[in-house]
Amino acid sequence: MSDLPPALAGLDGCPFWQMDGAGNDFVIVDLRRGGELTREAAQYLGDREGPFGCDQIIGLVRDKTGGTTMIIYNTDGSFAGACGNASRCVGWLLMEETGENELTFGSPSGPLHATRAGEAQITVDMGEPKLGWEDIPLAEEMNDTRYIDIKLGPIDKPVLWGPSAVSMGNPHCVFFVEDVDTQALDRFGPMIEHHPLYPEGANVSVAQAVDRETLRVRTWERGVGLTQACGTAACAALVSAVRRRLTDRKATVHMPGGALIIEWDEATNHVFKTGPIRLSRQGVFGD
Ligand SMILES: N[C@H](CCC[C@H](N)C(=O)O)C(=O)O
Repeated sequence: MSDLPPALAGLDGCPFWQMDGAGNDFVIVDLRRGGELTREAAQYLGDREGPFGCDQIIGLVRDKTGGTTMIIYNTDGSFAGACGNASRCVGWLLMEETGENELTFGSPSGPLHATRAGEAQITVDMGEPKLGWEDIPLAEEMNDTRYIDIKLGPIDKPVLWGPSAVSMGNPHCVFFVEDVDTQALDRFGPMIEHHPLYPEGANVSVAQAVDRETLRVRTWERGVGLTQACGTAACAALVSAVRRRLTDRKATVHMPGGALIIEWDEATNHVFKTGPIRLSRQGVFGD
């Protein structure tokens, strides 16, 4: 009989991996042969005071076509529609399993195509950004989501007043500033995360356009808080920077935990994200 804590009872016998992408870390649980990842289990696995600890908890489940799809919990137990860094880790796991060098799997916001991009580097096609106020979503009609009307005192010296709103399958609010290191993101992040203009909440980033091919980004993640990196935020920042004519369509996005290469392809309107993956632990619950 396994000595799993009650919160993990539904995961007895399930394989798991602990991974990160540029420091944004995950517990990934294989539910394709059974098991149940409850909200309580997700919060237990996310607890950094416990034996695991991570930013998101990912479940791998069989979809009705027999393929694999990912479900995404934040550590507060909320579900998310997309997780860029975890999608690279899932892509890598599935390629290691199948021996393929590229493949497609499911996610809450649609199919994702992953490709090996070098030693411990994976590229994921994150699909099209959503720029309409209803798709982000915002609570009121806004014709130009490049500059939305959120006034906030603590943001000092914004490059161009008013943040940008984008969805990469999850809602983002991106403030452009002169220096990302001087922003009290831990203070105003939660204010914007729960701002009435974002009825489903927001991932909040500060972004600094260093040059036409370089961004620096820090993120307060919805349902988590400050993280070392946020893949969808890197995509949202690049898309917003292009819309505001601050960078070219391909740039390196430097985040505290590492760098991602983001390209918003003009021909397909898809956003491609390339970055690192790392496996730090694997096992089977209950072993
Ligand atoms: N906190 C996000 C989900 C995880 C996003 C992030 N870890 C990434 O790599 O994109 C949300 O609630 O939309």
